[in-house]
Amino acid sequence: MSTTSSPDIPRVAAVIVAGGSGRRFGGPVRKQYLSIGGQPVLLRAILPFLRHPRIERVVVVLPAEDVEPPPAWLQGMGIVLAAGGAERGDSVRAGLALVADCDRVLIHDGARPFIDRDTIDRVLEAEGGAIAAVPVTDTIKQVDESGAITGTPDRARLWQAQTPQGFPCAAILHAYDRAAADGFAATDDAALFERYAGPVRVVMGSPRNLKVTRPEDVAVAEAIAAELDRG
Ligand SMILES: Nc1ccn([C@@H]2O[C@H](COP(=O)(O)OP(=O)(O)OP(=O)(O)O)[C@@H](O)[C@H]2O)c(=O)n1
Ligand SMILES: C[C@](O)(CO)[C@H](O)COP(=O)(O)O
Repeated sequence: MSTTSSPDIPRVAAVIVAGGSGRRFGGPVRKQYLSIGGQPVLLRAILPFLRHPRIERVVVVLPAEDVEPPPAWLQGMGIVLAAGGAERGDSVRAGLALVADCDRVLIHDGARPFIDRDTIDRVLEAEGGAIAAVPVTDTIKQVDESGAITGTPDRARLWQAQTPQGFPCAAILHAYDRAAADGFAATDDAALFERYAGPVRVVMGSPRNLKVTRPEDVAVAEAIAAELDRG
């Protein structure tokens, strides 16, 4: 992270959340540590931020039991470690506490190993709240508890949220504080920002920006890694 600090250049940080237990993934190895194409998922997710010239601090949030000592391959990389919490939002908040002095923060899932520089740039350069997302390609159905279809939203207006999700630091911290006070939680950071801080826009993400969630995702991840590592 070789960044030039200047009063008129926004200070940018990244918070990579990898504090989850991977219930849907299962198996003996936490999915964020799983080797894909010879590299841990989390290392692949971290490196593009660590190598970005505009990002001056990278905070990685791990399961509390993995912080001291962290996995050997995480040591000596110049990253700041934090202990995660019970839910994703708790882990995000733990990471945000370590970037309060920055101007903009990009929050990224450690389970998304194939984040590309162009997507990071789009989220970083946006004003205000901005998230990586892709237009949905399947028709989405709204269903009730019995599985009966209750609606078919207009697909033209539907995008699938990814990460990174970027925000002004002070505003996202405020949103998380307000959400904690209200007992409000959501599955992504943008939902809190929309509710407590202001509008969020989508910027184009990538179909390769897969979140490793279930065992079936491994074969897809291996294929993407093979394609990307071939260069
Ligand atoms: N308490 C948590 C829960 C999730 N995450 C992180 O948030 C990202 C997206 O979460 P998800 O894919 O749901 O991971 P898990 O919560 O580990 O998976 P599951 O829901 O299947 O348990 C992952 O990088 C995960 O490590 C986190 O830092 N802290
Ligand atoms: C933040 C996110 O990756 C956007 O799609 C997603 O909401 C995370 O969900 P998870 O259940 O915590 O994996």
